[in-house]
Formats: sequence, structure tokens, C-alpha cells
Amino acid sequence: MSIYDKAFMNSELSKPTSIFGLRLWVVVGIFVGVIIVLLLFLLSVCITSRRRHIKNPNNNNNINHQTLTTPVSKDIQEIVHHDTSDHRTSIPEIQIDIGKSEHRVVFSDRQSSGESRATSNNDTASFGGGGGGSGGLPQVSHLGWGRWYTLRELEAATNGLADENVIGEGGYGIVYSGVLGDNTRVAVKNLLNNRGQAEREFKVEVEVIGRVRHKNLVRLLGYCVEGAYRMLVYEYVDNGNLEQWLHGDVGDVSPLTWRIRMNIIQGTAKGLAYLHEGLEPKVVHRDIKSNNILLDRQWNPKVSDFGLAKLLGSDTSYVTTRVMGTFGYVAPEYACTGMLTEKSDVYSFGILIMEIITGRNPVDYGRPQGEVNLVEWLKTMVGSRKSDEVIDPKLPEMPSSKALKRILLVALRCVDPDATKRPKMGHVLHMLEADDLLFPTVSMHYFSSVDF
Ligand SMILES: Nc1ncnc2c1ncn2[C@@H]1O[C@H](COP(=O)(O)OP(=O)(O)OP(=O)(O)O)[C@@H](O)[C@H]1O
Repeated sequence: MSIYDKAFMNSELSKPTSIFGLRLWVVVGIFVGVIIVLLLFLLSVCITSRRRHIKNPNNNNNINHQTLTTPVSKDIQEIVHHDTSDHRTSIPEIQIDIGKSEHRVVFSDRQSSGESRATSNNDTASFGGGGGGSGGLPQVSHLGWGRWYTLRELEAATNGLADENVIGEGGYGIVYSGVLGDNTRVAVKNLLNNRGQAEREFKVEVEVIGRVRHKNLVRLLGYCVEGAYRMLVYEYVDNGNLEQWLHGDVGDVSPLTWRIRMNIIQGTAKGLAYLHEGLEPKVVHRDIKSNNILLDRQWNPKVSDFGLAKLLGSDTSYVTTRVMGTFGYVAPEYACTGMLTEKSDVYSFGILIMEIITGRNPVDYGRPQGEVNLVEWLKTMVGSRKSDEVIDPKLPEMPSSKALKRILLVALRCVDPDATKRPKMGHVLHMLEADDLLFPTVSMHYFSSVDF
């Protein structure tokens, strides 16, 4: 280029244009800059949409199992984070739901109630695809353990969710008995969607129970997510729940012998020890009570209702401003501070032992003052050497004083007001496995007071 051309270019580029009187080279510079920014933007959009495409389980059947569990684990971590900070500043409200056989206690704050208002659509997306669409063939779950069921399949199994198939109703949904196409008897829990908590419960249960296998824990076979429906499909446990057998109308003599009661206590302890010490991360049940102990025909206990379970990393405690559990079973530190560890389950388990031995409810306002609270009454009785008087009058035979003494000692240790002094479930199990615990004596005569 000659010197004249350069001079010509310079003068042309320096000429003012009609765009705000800017010189031509400024306008060209801006134009080039905008093009570069646009290109970068398009590139980032491409990369993002490609990542989303990879994460969508419907687009890739070979997806890594770990990827799919991320939304659930993330959800739990987020809850921990929120609750920990809120705990310091907010004053919890206490809400007691009455209208069922027991009172459910929910301590909540505004933050946490807002949290629970998740929309169904979001949840459906998290679980990878609405159960395969209505009327489609049942598919294997992408979670890697059970399967999902179609709504049509579960409607067929439960006679269209018929009233006569209802076997119980809990805080979060109605439970139906059903028979699947392959003749498997199942319990179908249809979660109520009008409560945000039910959706969270669904996520937690699916993730936690789906992987758990233990003879003393109710097995989750699969689930259904379709439209507004969220259902859990469990193995059917065919002999009711412990609450019915302890407090229902069973006549003057209970079919629950001493040996059966000890087996129920031991089996429940095994299930809990497995949740606390056999899984990583460990699982705290949070709602151990007699309704949640299902029984088979051989009186084997199976712990159900993991809806309130939270996953805990080892050696961590969980602080929440939303305390859940059932009135009478909730550990004092959990109720007061929201501090949740597996020791909260140990406390509830101690209450359960007392309930099984005495046949009394943890809190019974129908009883005279001083007997309303089971723990306080039992402590008083043991302290005044009247342990033999705490036994369920419907028990067909009496335990040996040694067995009674041992089991009451275990129960009292479990309900120690100081959570750190309560034994771990593994230790409880060890204490419960002593042979002499199982043997009853034949009559009351043998009975002597227990000296603690
Ligand atoms: N797998 C099952 N097999 C047989 N019956 C079941 C099964 N699961 C639940 N049930 C019955 O349904 C009832 C309701 O169960 P659910 O777990 O929904 O509520 P709950 O434990 O009684 O109360 P909440 O949910 O408030 O703790 C149980 O008490 C039990 O009798």
C-alpha cells in the first residue's frame, strides 16, 4: 500500500459518521467487539445445553448411577445448610396435629415451611421421567435398585385405589393393600400431594429405603411418579403393626408372650443398628414408634416408614429447626434444640421397650396424675422397687426378675436425658442378646421385686 493510500484510509476512517457523530474506525471497532461477544455467548449456550442433554436420564440409559442420585443428596445438603443457620436466629413454632391415634409434633419455622412448598413438576423431573408414562410397560428404575410402576398398574393392583383396600392412613398418605400382575402382595402408599412435606418424604424414602436390605426393615420394591401421583410400593407385611397388638382390642390375654416381645425388641434393635452402624452414610429413622413396627405371622418385626429419615455423614450431627417425630417418643434434646443424631432414635427405642413391657402408651392423659408420662412413672416405680408392677397385665406369663431387671435397665439407659450417655444401638443389641432375657417364669409366685 502506498503512502497516499494509507493517508486516504486514515482520512476515510477518521470521518465522522451519522451514528452519534462517532468516527468510522470507532464504529467498526464496536461492531467487531459485538460480533466477538455474540460468538462467545453462542458458544457458552451450546456447551450448557450439551451438559443438560447428558444429565437427562431419558436421553441416556447408560447413565452413571451416581449422577442420578445427585439431586436428592443435594437437596438434603441444602436443607442441612439452611436449617443450621436458621436455628440460631428463629424461634420455633410448635404444631400438634391431632386427629389420628397419636399426636404428631412438628416444630417449624417460617423458613422451613416455605422450603416444603416444592412443586410436583420439579419433583417429577428430579426422578427422571414420570414413571414411564401412563399405560406404558413397567420399567426398571434408573435409580438402580427397584423399578417404577405405572399408575395404571397400581390402580389395577389396588382395585382402583378402592376404599376396601385401605389398610391404614399415616401423616403423609393412605396405604392400600394390592396384588400386582405377578401375584405379589404389596402395600401401596399413596402420598398426599397437597403437603409439600410429602414430596420431600417421597424423595428421601426412594433414595434411602430403595437401597436398604435387612430382614427387620420393610423393603421398598419400587415407586410411581405420574402426574400429581407419588406412590411407594412396599413388600406387604401381613400381621398388622405393634401398636394394634399392644393397645388394640385383643381380649384379656395378649398373644404377645414375653418371648415374642423380646424377639420384637431384639429384631427392632437389629434393624436400627443396621441403619446407624451398617450403612454409610448412616440413617437416622426419626420416627421410631409402635405404629412403625410391622409384624409378620411369625411375629418378626419390620421397621417401616423411613419418610422422616435423613442421611447423615459419619460423626456428624444434624441441626434442624423442623423437629419431627411423634409426641412421647421424641428425645428431649431433639425437641428442644433440633439437634439430631442417632441417639435420638436410641431414646425413642427406649420408650418403645417401655411400651412393650408395660402395654402403656408413652403419654396417656386418661391415667391419673403421675402416670401420664410413661418414662417418669416407670422411673418412680423402679426407684421405689415396684418394678414387678409395671408389667403389662395382659402378658400371659411373667418374666424372671433377672430378665425384667435387665430389659428395664436397657430401656432406662436408652432414655438417659444426656444423649452422650445413651448407648449406641450396637451396644444395646449386645445387652439384649443375653440368653436369660428370653426365658419367662411360669407364674407370678416366682416374681420378686427388682433391685436397681
Ligand atoms: N408394608 C406394609 N405392609 C402392611 N401394612 C402396612 C405397610 N405399610 C404400612 N402399613 C399399614 O398402614 C398403616 C399406615 O402406615 P403409615 O406408615 O402411612 O402411617 P403411620 O406410621 O401409622 O403414621 P405416620 O405416617 O403418621 O407415622 C400402618 O400403621 C400399617 O398398619
